Amino acid sequence: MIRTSRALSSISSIPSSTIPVYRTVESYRAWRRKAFEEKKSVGFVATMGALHDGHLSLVKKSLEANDYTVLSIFVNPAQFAPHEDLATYPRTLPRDLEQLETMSVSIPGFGSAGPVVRKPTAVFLPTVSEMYPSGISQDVTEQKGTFVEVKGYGHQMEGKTRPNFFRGVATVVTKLFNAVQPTQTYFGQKDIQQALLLRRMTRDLLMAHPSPENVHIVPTERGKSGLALSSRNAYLTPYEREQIAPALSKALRQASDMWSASHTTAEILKAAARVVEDKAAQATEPVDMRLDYIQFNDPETFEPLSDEMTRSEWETNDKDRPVLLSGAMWVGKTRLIDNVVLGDTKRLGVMVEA
Ligand SMILES: Nc1ncnc2c1ncn2[C@@H]1O[C@H](COP(=O)(O)OP(=O)(O)OP(=O)(O)O)[C@@H](O)[C@H]1O
Ligand SMILES: CC(C)(CO)[C@@H](O)C(=O)[O-]
Ligand code: BAL
Repeated sequence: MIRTSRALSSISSIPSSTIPVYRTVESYRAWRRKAFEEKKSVGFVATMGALHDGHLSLVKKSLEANDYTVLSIFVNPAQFAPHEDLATYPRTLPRDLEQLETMSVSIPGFGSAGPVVRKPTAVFLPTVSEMYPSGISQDVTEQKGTFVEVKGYGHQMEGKTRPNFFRGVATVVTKLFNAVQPTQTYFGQKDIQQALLLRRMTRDLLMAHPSPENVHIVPTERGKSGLALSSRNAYLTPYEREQIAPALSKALRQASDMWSASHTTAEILKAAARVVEDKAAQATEPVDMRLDYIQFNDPETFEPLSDEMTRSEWETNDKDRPVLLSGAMWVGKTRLIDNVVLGDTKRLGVMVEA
C-alpha cells in the first residue's frame, strides 16, 4: 500500500478523511509514480461531487477491477454556460468523503490467499486555478488557452441545448486524464452522449491512460419511481422529485415499448410528449414542467433517426446496432436528463448490471 499521509498535511479547509485528498497535480503525481512502479492498476471516476448511489456504482465497478481507485471532485466552470447553475451547483464535500470512507469490496484471493478488501484509495480535489493555469471564463468568446473539441459530435442531443457543454467536458476530462493517468475509467450511462464522446476523444487523441477500450460505461442507477439519480435532483421539492420528475423515465419506457412494437419514431415521440403533458395537467401542486426533447439517435453519429424510421426497418439495415432513445425535461429551473439504449447495450460497451 502506498503511504500518502503527507497529501493531507497542508490542507486546512478540507474535512479530515481517512482517504488521502490531493489538491495539486504535483502531490497526486508523486503518489501515481509509485503506483506505476508497483505495477498497480488505477481505476478512475470523474465527478462534480454531491455524491449519490449512481456515483458509488461507478466507484464499485472500479474497486472490483483495479488495485487502486481514484475519484475526482471538481465542479468544472468551462462546462456551464454563463446563464447556468455553476454558483448553486450542490457542493457536499464532508458527506462525499464520508460516503467514500464507508465503501469497500471484497475480492476473492487466489490459492491459499484470503480475500482482499479494497477501498477508494485517493480523492483528487483540484482548485480551479490548478486545472486552468491560463484562467477560465464561462464566456467562450473570452476564453484563452487550450481547449479540446470533439468536432461533429457535440452539437446534437445535449449539445443542441448546451452548445459549449461538450467542449468544456472534453477539455476538463483531458486534463483529468493527464493528471490522474488512469488504467481504466468509468462513466455513467445517464450521460450517454458524454461517455461515448469521451471514448471517441481517447481514440482520436491516441490516449494511453486510459486507452479507448478502458473507457467503461456503467448502467444508470434509479430510484424506486424510475427517476435517474442525479446531483441536480437535490434542487427539486419532494413533490417534484416523487411525482413530477419520474415522468421523463416513464415517457422513455413507453417510447421503448412502442419502438419494440415497431411504431414510427414520429408516432412514438408524439405519444412520449403526451406523457409529460398529462403529468403536468394532473399535477395537484403548482408545477412548471416542460419537455426539452425526446429523440432517437444513431449511437455512432448522434444524428436523429428519420420520422418514418421503425425498429423493423432499422434492424433490416443493421441488425444488431443499438439506438439511443434519450430525453431532457425542465422542472422549474432544473434540467433533468435520461436515456434508454434500445437493442444490444453491450455493443455500446455498457457494462452489465451487477
Ligand atoms: N444515476 C446514475 N447512474 C450511474 N451513473 C451516474 C448516475 N448519475 C451520474 N452518474 C455518472 O457519474 C459521473 C459524474 O457525474 P456528475 O458528478 O455530473 O453527477 P450527476 O448526478 O450526473 O450530476 P448532474 O445532476 O449535474 O447531472 C458521470 O459519469 C455520470 O454519468
Ligand atoms: C465528466 C465530468 C466530471 C466532467 O466535469 C462531468 O461532466 C460529470 O460529472 O458528468
Ligand atoms: N453530469 C453532467 C454534468 C453537467 O450537466 O454539467
